[in-house]
Parts: sequence; structure tokens; C-alpha cells
Amino acid sequence: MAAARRLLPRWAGAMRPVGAGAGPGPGQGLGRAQGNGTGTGDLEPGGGPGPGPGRGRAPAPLRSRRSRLCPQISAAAAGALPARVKVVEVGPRDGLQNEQSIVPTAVKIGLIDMLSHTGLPVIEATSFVSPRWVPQMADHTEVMQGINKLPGVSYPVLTPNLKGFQAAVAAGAKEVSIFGAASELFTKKNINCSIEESLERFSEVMSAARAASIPVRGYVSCVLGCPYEGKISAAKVAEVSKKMYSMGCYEISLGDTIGIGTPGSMREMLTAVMKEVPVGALAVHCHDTYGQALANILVALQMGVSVVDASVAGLGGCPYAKGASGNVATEDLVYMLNGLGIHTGVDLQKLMDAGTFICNALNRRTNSKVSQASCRL
Ligand SMILES: CC(C)(COP(=O)([O-])OP(=O)([O-])OC[C@H]1O[C@@H](n2cnc3c(N)ncnc32)[C@H](O)[C@@H]1OP(=O)([O-])[O-])[C@@H](O)C(=O)NCCC(=O)NCCSC(=O)C[C@@](C)(O)CC(=O)[O-]
Repeated sequence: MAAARRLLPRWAGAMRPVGAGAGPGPGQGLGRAQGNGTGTGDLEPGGGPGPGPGRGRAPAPLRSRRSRLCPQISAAAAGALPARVKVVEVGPRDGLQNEQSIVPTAVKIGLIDMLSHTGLPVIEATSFVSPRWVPQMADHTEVMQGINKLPGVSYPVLTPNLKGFQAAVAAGAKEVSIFGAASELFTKKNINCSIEESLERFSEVMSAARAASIPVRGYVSCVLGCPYEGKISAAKVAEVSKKMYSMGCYEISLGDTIGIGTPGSMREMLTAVMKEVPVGALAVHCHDTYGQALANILVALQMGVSVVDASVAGLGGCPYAKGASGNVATEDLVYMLNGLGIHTGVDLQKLMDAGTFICNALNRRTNSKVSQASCRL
């Protein structure tokens, strides 16, 4: 398949990794990682603490115990880690799509608006899928039109086919994601077609997106295992990823849909995929069913990946992957990245506030260990 022209989202320049996989550049070592003490880890490139949102607002217990709880080490000491990571928040879509009771549209809008003020560069807002398949996302147009879209923040939506793409654009979407899988059975259960048919549908979306100058992200699900087929070969993941990248997706997000992977299988899978897709165009999307998500993400970072998906409060699961738990909690991811001295621009306290908001609305305990700990300490 001939390589297609790739449209990059507007934030790409700002959040692209600084030498992804090459480790910190000059002046980005220990000096970058020290002396913030705000609970946000929000440092300006080149040194000292920046004017990050909400600096100094961490609650006293978290702030006072931070040096003990979250000792920062230099990126250099941690190995070849990226200096920056782009965190893609998927909570409003991936987090909520599996909720049994319909979450009021106003709550979804309230959540996205709170997340918009955390410094997150990307917030996946909803999906333009069939309401018969995923009733929770039926209010996609109202959500897209009700949220306060901040400049510099991207609000992509899922679009499985041309119909979804057209509805998304009509609702004001400026970026979309197509979603395939490396498993035939999962593809059938999730989007009711074979992998080959899904790629044909996606190429229609890609053509329409190109004509409308809309950047497209691609998801590949079941990269470390499938709820229906079991083990999925790394070669199959690499093949599907390559096809979606060749179509013109600017980024491929590799989904451990059922959270079954380990650092070992993550390394094996990424090694295969990186032969076909440049590491700078890869993201990881780790569900935490087996408690391996942060370990798997760390391996991906060490291999040069610098885009990570996460869900506030660890909400979620996939309606077509029964038993799978939510994505890694964004709070826990940001806490780990702060500890590694890796820049995200995300205010941890504001993120925890958004997590508290949605957990209260759902009458649910947060899945974020960091939020649980900050309440106890
Ligand atoms: C893809 C389809 C639509 C195929 O579903 P289908 O039934 O094969 O579609 P169809 O083309 O035969 O059309 C049937 C009906 O659906 C309508 N339709 C057709 N398309 C749309 C659309 N876009 N929006 C709204 N309606 C649509 C269409 O108009 C028609 O309506 P009718 O004439 O019967 O009234 C369906 O299977 C579907 O919506 N699936 C979505 C499943 C989903 O959202 N899963 C969760 C997201 S994936 C995920 O969570 C994994 C991820 C991304 O997070 C990464 C990871 O963790 O691995």
C-alpha cells in the first residue's frame, strides 16, 4: 500500500517528543527534574519551574509528603526515556462507554470542561458509533456542541465509518480516530466486519478526512491478547499497524484491550511494530486488568514511545471485551511521569479534582491509587 499524505494535528509541534527514544538533551537532565515541589511536576523546557496551571494548589498532605512519596530522579538516571510525554485522556469516551446507566450529558460535559483546565493536550470526547451498539455514546453531538473547547486542546472522537465521520464533522469535530484490531473475532464483535473490511471502511474515512483537512489517529486493539482469540502474534499487530499508518494515520495507538500484557510481551510486540511504524508515531493504550499497565508503559517509554493514553480515575472498559477493567488511571500515570522528571504539562491536583467529580457523579470509588492515597495520607 502506497504511503498516504499524513495530516498532523495542530498541537503536534508543541507536544512532539524531544528526541523520543534518545534520552534527554543538553540541559534536560537533573536540573529539569528538581525543585518543583508543586505536586504537578510541571517544568518549562530548559530548567526551572514554569507557570503551570494550579501551581502550589496540591493539598497539604500530598505536597508535604511528596518528596518521600514521589522522589524524582533524572531522566538520564532512569534510562533512555523521552523528555516529554503527551498524555491522551480517553476517560470521557473509553471511560464512560461501558457504564450501564446512561450518564447525563451535562456530567460528561462537566467532566470534559474540568479536564480541559488540567493542561492535558488531548481529550477524547465521545464516539460517533451506532447508538444501538453503544447507547452510552448516543449523545455525541450534544457533548461535542456543549463542551467549552479551549485553544491548544484537541478533542478527537471515534468514527468507525463514513457515516460516523460525517456526523462527527457536522458536530464540530476537528480530529477523529478510526479503530481496528489485530484480532479477526474482536473486529467482528466490535465493529461487525473482518479486518480487511474494516480497512476498506477506514480508507473511505481517510479520503474524506484528507479532503476536510482532518487529522486521523488509528487504534489497533488486542495487541497483547484478545478476549475471543487469546494470544495475538506480534507480527499480526505489526501488519495491521503498518496498514493503518500507511493509510495516513498520524499516530497509531496500540491497545492492550484486556490488560493482559506484561513488560515482556509489550517489549516483544513493540519490537515488531517499530520495524514497520516509526516510534515517534506510536502510542500505547494500556488497560489495567492485571495490574500491569504502569510497568508496561514504562517499558514502552524506555523503547522510545512518548504518547500514552489514560483514563481519569481509571474508568472504563470496552463493551465488547467483557471483564476488562479501565485504562491506567491518568492520575497514576502523571504521578509516575512526574517522578521520572518527564514533562507532561498536566496539573495533578486539577486532574484529581476531575476524578473526584466523575466518581461522585457515578457514585463510585476512584481506581486511581494516587487519588486513594492522597485521601488517606
Ligand atoms: C461500526 C458499526 C456502526 C457497524 O454496525 P452495523 O450494524 O454492521 O452497521 P450497518 O452499516 O449495517 O448499519 C446498521 C445501522 O446502523 C447505522 N449506523 C452505521 N454506522 C453508524 C454510525 N457511525 N453512527 C450511527 N449509526 C450508524 C446505520 O445507519 C443503520 O441504521 P438503520 O438503517 O438500521 O436505522 C457498529 O458495529 C458500531 O457502532 N460499533 C461500535 C463499537 C464501539 O464503539 N466499541 C467501543 C470502542 S472500541 C474500544 O473501546 C477499543 C479502544 C479504541 O478503546 C482501544 C482498546 O482498548 O483496545
